[in-house]
Amino acid sequence: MSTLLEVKDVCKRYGKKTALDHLNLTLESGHIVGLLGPNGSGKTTLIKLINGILTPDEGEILVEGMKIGVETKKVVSYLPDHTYLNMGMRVRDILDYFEDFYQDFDVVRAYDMLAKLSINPNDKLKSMSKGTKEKVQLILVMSRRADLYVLDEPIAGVDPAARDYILRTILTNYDENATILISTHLIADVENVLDEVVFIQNGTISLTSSVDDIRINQGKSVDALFREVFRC
Ligand SMILES: Nc1ncnc2c1ncn2[C@@H]1O[C@H](COP(=O)(O)OP(=O)(O)OP(=O)(O)O)[C@@H](O)[C@H]1O
Repeated sequence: MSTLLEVKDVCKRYGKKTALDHLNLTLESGHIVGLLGPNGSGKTTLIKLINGILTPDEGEILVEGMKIGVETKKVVSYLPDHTYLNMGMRVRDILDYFEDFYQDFDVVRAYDMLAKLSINPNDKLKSMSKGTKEKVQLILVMSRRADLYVLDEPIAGVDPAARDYILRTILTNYDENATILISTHLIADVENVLDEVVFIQNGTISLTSSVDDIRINQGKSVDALFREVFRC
């Protein structure tokens, strides 16, 4: 086990609004981690910083000891909260594009996942339902053999049966030395696959814990703890 991600005293402001406030977080390799927090707590902002979409106003972020940039993008596979794909493209062409672009893209794994979810690679994204588009994007992201997967709301738009398949796929396909950081509000759906949880509140980390610790020592599910901590 080694340190994969270090977020050191990071602040991020949008004008006068402070989204992240001296946030610190360290993730080791080999874990599936839930990034959980109420609306507006800073999850997407943190994820964008880890992926170099935004830059911090203060502090620094390191992946495998490297500052965020071209080299870290080679080892981080990112599912954004909004699609960046060209809706006019066929899935097959997007797979070709990913294979050219990412050295770690496993095209066989991608076609296998498409087949299991009955998605036709000849279809164009724009002809697909919202949930199917989301499945395609997740397949693209999980078909890279990355060290860190950062998934922003990966299962929000898919039906419960597909959620189970997708979570099983994540579990069975990912390398045990990799780490997955998943931001989601669907805690009950994902908590069985999580090793650890990170609670974020008002732009700072309010709790980091193993899921076993919450279950055994506190005697409750992560979902129940979340509802208690963030009761409105
Ligand atoms: N582009 C922006 N301009 C101004 N404020 C922003 C912008 N993006 C986010 N914010 C603010 O920063 C804070 C954190 O937002 P962020 O999207 O990171 O939260 P989140 O935890 O991902 O929320 P949600 O669960 O609703 O997706 C919020 O107060 C939000 O209003």
